[in-house]
Amino acid sequence: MANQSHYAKLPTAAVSRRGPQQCLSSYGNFSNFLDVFRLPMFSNPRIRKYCVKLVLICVLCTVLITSFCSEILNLRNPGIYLNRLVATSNKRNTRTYQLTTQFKLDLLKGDLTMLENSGNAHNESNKEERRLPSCIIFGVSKCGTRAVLEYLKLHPDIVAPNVEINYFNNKSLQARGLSWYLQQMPYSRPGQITAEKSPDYFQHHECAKMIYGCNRDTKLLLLLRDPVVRLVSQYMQLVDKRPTLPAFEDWVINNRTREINMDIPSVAVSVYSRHLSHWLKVFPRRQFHIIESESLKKSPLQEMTQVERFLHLRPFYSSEDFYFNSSRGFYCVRMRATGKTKCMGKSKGREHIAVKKEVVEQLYRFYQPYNKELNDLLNMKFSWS
Ligand SMILES: Nc1ncnc2c1ncn2[C@@H]1O[C@H](COP(=O)(O)OS(=O)(=O)O)[C@@H](OP(=O)(O)O)[C@H]1O
Repeated sequence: MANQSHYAKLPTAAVSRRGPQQCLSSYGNFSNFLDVFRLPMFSNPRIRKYCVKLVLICVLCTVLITSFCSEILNLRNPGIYLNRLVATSNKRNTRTYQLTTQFKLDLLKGDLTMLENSGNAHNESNKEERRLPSCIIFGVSKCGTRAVLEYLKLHPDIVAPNVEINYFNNKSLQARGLSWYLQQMPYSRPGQITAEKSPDYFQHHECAKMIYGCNRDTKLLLLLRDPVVRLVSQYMQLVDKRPTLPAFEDWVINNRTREINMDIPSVAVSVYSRHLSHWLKVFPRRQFHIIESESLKKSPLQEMTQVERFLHLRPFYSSEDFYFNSSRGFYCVRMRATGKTKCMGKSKGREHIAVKKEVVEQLYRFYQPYNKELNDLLNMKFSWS
């Protein structure tokens, strides 16, 4: 009876079609959501108004809470925060640049603590697993860095990824976190050293701090080549990819001043002392081993024996590991286990163009003071300095 009087006010069409009991069950199941508004309480305009307000407030609160939570999650994801921070600094405004460098260092520390807590950071565990590099070939491009990596990989106590990771000079890779970097490393046994080669780290000075932050004991291998020959080598690589590049002489000389154009990044890379001085502010000299490219080309065994000593590896290299490939003009390697031989790919050993004599002389004059600076920095003398 009570039910009947309750539903007596429902629209006659609804009652006549299904009857009160059917209506009740359909409200209960909300099979037709709009039927809810046929409840008697909604016939009161004030209640309807309050309900509409309530719904609007609920929607607003949901939107606010969702965006607040996603903001918190984003802030907790350092990668997203870092990208946002970097995106806000269109130009390399010094303050923002310093801020991001500092921020990246903080991120790195956080990541490292996480990896250390999970026992994955360095070479302490007894298991075969991925380990962060403790040796980095950080430069210089076109100086034989691939050759050294291939020679290093012959040693049973060295493992290394085959590709350049370029983690410390790439913001978007850093945003993936140190664990991403770790995933790029091959598995190693206890006692093996993980090495990495990314020669572009050299001219990206903040890499020094980042690598130090990651492992302050990192051993650094640096290859240096006659700066002018290195520049020509880099030009050959660039022109291979971009045949429209100007002729070498027009590329390196500023059209207006007729001076060597330092704004060309490849020209600046060969100013070794300027870059190395930054690295020497971060790492002590004893953690660097310098290899002269020309000497590596002539006597790989001698150079690799020195690398072996520098890395405190057990003596391994012998003359049977290297053989001179006269058609390539380089020493290639012979794998002991299989006897198979391996030479560098076609992108190494491109024929160099003949540069105009006066431009070559101008380039040597240009690099000369920097070469002197380099000798003083390292207390070394190079065949071309
Ligand atoms: N065995 C050996 N010893 C010394 N040097 C060698 C060796 N093999 C190759 N090369 C020279 O390395 C030059 C390429 O250097 P990189 O491997 O550092 O290039 S890259 O930056 O990775 O592209 C490359 O320079 P170019 O000849 O100008 O192409 C090679 O001359």
